[in-house]
Amino acid sequence: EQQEKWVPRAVNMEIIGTYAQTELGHGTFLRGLETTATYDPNTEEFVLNSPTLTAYKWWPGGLAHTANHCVVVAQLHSKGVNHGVHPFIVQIRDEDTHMPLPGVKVGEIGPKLSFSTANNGFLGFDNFRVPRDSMLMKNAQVLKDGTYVKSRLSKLTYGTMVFIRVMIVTDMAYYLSVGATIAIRYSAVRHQSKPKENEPEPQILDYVTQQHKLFIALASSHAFRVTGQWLWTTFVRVNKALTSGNADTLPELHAVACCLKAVTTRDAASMVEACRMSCGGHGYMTSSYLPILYGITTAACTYEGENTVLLLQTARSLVKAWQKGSKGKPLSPTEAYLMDKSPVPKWENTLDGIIAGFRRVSAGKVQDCVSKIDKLVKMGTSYEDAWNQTSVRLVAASEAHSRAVILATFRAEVSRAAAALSPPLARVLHQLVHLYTVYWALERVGDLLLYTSIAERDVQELQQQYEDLLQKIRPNTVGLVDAFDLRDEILNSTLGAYDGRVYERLMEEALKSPLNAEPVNQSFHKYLKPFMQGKL
Ligand SMILES: CCCCCCCCC/C=C/C(=O)SCCNC(=O)CCNC(=O)[C@H](O)C(C)(C)COP(=O)(O)OP(=O)(O)OC[C@H]1O[C@@H](n2cnc3c(N)ncnc32)[C@H](O)[C@@H]1OP(=O)(O)O
Ligand SMILES: Cc1cc2nc3c(=O)[nH]c(=O)nc-3n(C[C@H](O)[C@H](O)[C@H](O)COP(=O)(O)OP(=O)(O)OC[C@H]3O[C@@H](n4cnc5c(N)ncnc54)[C@H](O)[C@@H]3O)c2cc1C
Repeated sequence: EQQEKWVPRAVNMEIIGTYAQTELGHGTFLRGLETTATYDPNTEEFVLNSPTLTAYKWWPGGLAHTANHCVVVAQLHSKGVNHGVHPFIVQIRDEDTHMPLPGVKVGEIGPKLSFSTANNGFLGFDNFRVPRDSMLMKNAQVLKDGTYVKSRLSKLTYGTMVFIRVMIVTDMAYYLSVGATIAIRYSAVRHQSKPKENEPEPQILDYVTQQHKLFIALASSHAFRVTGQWLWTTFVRVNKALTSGNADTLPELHAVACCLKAVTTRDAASMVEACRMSCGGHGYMTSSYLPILYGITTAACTYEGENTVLLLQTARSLVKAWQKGSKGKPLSPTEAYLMDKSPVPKWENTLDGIIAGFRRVSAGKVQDCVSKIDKLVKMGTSYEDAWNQTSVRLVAASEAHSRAVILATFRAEVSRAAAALSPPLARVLHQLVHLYTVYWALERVGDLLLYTSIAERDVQELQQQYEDLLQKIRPNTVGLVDAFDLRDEILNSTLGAYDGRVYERLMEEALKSPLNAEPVNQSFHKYLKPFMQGKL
């Protein structure tokens, strides 16, 4: 009945909430969170407390001045036992006056790189009492007398984060579509330099280096949208199994959600920055929207699980899978390729050849990590230290695994959908799949040389394939970003507007600056003039 009590009020915006988990002292290590929720059986209440400064919640979006409730993640104490972190739904402000309730200290954390509208806040409790039913009891419960009833699966507490990580992959597809639309439209309007003296300045979109910077962002948007859809379908299937008490597929979902969230956010942030830089000075204008878009995508590398930590979570799963597979036990579908012990085949410069190559790289890296850890442990190093000393390689193995998943999913989904598409559209989408696959083969050619039978002439041929693809995609580039159908109000960009009037829009925005309200700014009289007269 907790859902009956809270969900309708949240849906009709009677309560405005946020997710208050991260503290000043801990964001990654959840078992180290310091906020306490101590059960008092005499009053059937939990007493929330922030025992230290580092226990203060810090970062939750909307917490500073917007939310009047929040889900607080705290260490649950009952009958003198700490049962670990659990979620509580807590009112923190009066619903009429919006004043913070007595015992609640809340406020704004200050300026950030971007996300300026997120109203991120801090929250401290001073022995703040909440009723027993504030504890969200879907998984674990505390009875009236304080008896703790444990969840059938402790990690279900972490379920919210899996859900958001799954959603973030699709978010990155959207942000890349925005960045690619702005930068490609601008590159079609911008003319610069004179490679041929007797011809007009060309569109910068005709420079192959510009195409190299931008087309991967366009292709990645489609790759992440398709992968995000696959991941969402997987999430729905796992969640359905969970509701019927079957948690067997949760570990695989957690592992694949971690590495896909990490790789797609890192790619999105670096590719949005490439979009910004490909627009020269105007890309550095806030009015282009690209700096803001960069701030949003780079934040995603940190929130909902810092990327390195998540890649190490996937690595933990890959190492366990390797150990399980080596004992002949079955592996999850996404990790089954790790046990492919067939001899390394002759390299093929095809999509299937490259995808198989990335699986070989991932399996090879996982095997190397397992060997290194085993060797260190045999020499007397603790497993934890051996893990840490191998962690750079573990992260690389996780990335290779993630890339193999994205490549295979992108190719399979486009091939499946192509049958229902017009031949010209199918051809263009296949070109994007081809570009994406060859781009990453060239980016990770070192790994392919280490773990597959790719030879120098194959690499030369891949480079030529890549350059041919840039040429083939060029005529459809503007049409491909127009197909994202992003309205000017959404793009919010002087460089990306549909009508291409970039210079007029840049000047219109500049003239809106309050500094242009008067020809001589007061700073001249207050500072410059006295300085020039030697009076400062
Ligand atoms: C729409 C878009 C909006 C986009 C708009 C969003 C705006 C920004 C909003 C941002 C909000 C936030 O950032 S909210 C705060 C986000 N914070 C985080 O994500 C915290 C990240 N930290 C963690 O998740 C944890 O501390 C973690 C790193 C996993 C370590 O936890 P533990 O130490 O307890 O666990 P470990 O010892 O590593 O592992 C123990 C076992 O638990 C499993 N395990 C760990 N986490 C699991 C999980 N989530 N689900 C299942 N299983 C899990 C592991 O696989 C292990 O399994 P075995 O191997 O079988 O033992
Ligand atoms: C824009 C934004 C919005 C946010 N919104 C929310 C929100 O709404 N609610 C909320 O609860 N939180 C929110 N957060 C907080 C976010 O979840 C945390 O910042 C994130 O989980 C990382 O934790 P941390 O900041 O403590 O970094 P740390 O974990 O301290 O990471 C710092 C460094 O330590 C490294 N590190 C940490 N642990 C390990 C390890 N085991 N192995 C190897 N390296 C390690 C990391 O890789 C990283 O390089 C938000 C953050 C941002 C930036």
